[in-house]
Amino acid sequence: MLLMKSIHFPEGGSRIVIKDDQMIVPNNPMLGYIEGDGIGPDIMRACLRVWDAAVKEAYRGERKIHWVELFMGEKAAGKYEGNIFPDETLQALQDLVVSIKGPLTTPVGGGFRSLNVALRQELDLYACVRPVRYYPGVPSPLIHPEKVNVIIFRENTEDVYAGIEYQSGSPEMRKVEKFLKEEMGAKFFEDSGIGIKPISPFGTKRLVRKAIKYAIDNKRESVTFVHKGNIMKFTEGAFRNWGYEVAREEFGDHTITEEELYSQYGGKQPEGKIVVKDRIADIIFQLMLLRPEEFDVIATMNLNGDYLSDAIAAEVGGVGIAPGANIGDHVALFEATHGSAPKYANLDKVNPGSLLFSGVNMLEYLGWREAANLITGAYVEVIRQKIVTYDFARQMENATEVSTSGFADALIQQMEGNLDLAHIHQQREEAIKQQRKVREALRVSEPMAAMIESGRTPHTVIEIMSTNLLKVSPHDNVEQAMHLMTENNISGVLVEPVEGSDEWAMLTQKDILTKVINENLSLTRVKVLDIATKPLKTVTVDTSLYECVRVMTNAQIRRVVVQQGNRPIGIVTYTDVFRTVEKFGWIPIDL
Ligand SMILES: NC(=O)C1=CN([C@@H]2O[C@H](COP(=O)(O)OP(=O)(O)OC[C@H]3O[C@@H](n4cnc5c(N)ncnc54)[C@H](OP(=O)(O)O)[C@@H]3O)[C@@H](O)[C@H]2O)C=CC1
Ligand SMILES: O=C(O)CCC(=O)C(=O)O
Ligand SMILES: [Mg+2]
Repeated sequence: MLLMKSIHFPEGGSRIVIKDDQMIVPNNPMLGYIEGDGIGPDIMRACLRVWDAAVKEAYRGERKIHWVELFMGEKAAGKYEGNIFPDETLQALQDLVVSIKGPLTTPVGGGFRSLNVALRQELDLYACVRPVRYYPGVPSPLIHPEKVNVIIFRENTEDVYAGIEYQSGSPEMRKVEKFLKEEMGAKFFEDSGIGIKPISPFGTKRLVRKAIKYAIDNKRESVTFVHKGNIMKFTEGAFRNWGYEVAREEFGDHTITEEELYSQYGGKQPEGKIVVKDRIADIIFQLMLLRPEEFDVIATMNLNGDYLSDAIAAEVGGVGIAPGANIGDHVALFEATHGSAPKYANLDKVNPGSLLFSGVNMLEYLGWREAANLITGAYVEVIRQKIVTYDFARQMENATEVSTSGFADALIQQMEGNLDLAHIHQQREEAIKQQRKVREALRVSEPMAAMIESGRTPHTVIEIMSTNLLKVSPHDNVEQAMHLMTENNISGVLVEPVEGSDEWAMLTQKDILTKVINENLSLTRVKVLDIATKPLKTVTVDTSLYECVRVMTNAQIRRVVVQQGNRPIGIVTYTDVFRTVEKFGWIPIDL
């Protein structure tokens, strides 16, 4: 067995081998998986359970996947002394032949290069294959989402995406600028950052070859080249031309062009022939919305394919359910179409569908159709029951929203034939109660943070006041009050009414400094009641922020107590109002 530093190959697993250009899959294959960053661990954890359950259910123990965890991105840094792109992971991906990965984070506008792009280039996974289809019950903005059924073959190693870029002002950029301007006569603005867009006949043809072969093997209707060749003639235009060349020279028996369809066949598609056509990149976005049924297999370059796959996914549920794979001549690395969605990391919230269906495609790739079909069948049923994650729930009526792991549970129960709806509803209700409690706790302890989260804009004191009121007895001495203020990092405390009265007072740092220290009195002898400020300056809960500032300014105080009846229920300080205005802005009031 292979020996590696941090990768452990499980006992009992066998390797997939390539013999005579064919993949031979044992019944106990070792498959690699990379959790990924952000939401990666949440969705991978859920999906591994579903894939395993499907294999178990479909083959009753005759087949089993032996998972090998591989590391890349943040998790790799912890295992390989900060190295986020370890060589041994690359080696293992190659040796294991078939693997699946979660999303990996890439910083914008600087920082390290995309690990996803680097993986595709290093392993020469030149085709990014992204099928987008509709599953009944999935929410969609289209009237007829069932008409969407395309598979995008996106060139995965070239284009502006390949990262040949020169930063504005860098010596490299200056050199390229000089060459382009002085030797090539190019004209562009000073200090431009420069990106290069290589599109080769080799890169184009091998991608197009894969797309057409897929269309023939799967009896699809057409292959469309998507390009912006009217503007970028020698890159995107050339892609189109080379694409037609492959169709004509290598698949002439199986393909006709769209032009031939009309000129030679009167619009009637001959049996066994695939129509090869092309569309310009901008209009394809409209066409995919208005006439999606006209498109079947799409072959395009790296950047177009990136944009197009997310846009078409949105027509049938969104990126939460859009699967993908990076495929080379032998090695395949399946992956979700979406990214690491950091704001949802570790919340057990997002849709595992994109990774799930990447795994379904992986099972099909292995030839394990029975397990793949089980998952798809269970998926359709669970969606029909309206058991969905948040992203679908917000587009559906009367849906039961479940977590990532809850969705996996529902799929597994469905596959095992015992989907317990009542239990799922009960779990959901408990989760809602729990979320409400968390929101409530935030509203109480950090009203400002809660307000920002809920998107509300505060107008009255009740919305920004602090409710954590610290009180001292009127008979405490000043030293006791000072300790309380210091421990809680506040500059004033409320003083409870003396027996028989309902008059509250306030003791501040200023009271202590001016009325005790300045007078050279003893901290332990002076009682709080003797120096506290009273009567208390108060406002009511519905006092506007403007009015509140006026009260404090006129009374020359820095905090005001919010009172309900005779009871203080909150406190607002200058700082609270200052922070609110800084966060939410200030629209002057018509006085
Ligand atoms: N192959 C890869 O590994 C990829 C990596 N990335 C990287 O991911 C990082 C974040 O990129 P970003 O542009 O925010 O794109 P993401 O795809 O990570 O997230 C954008 C939005 O898509 C929705 N979304 C994403 N995943 C799911 C899911 N599983 N279920 C439901 N909704 C989902 C969410 O929408 P909402 O807010 O509406 O809920 C989310 O906020 C970047 O570093 C980027 O480079 C990006 C793409 C691919
Ligand atoms: O590598 C990345 O961070 C983004 C890649 C991407 O968006 C994609 O491949 O769809
Ligand atoms: Mg993308």
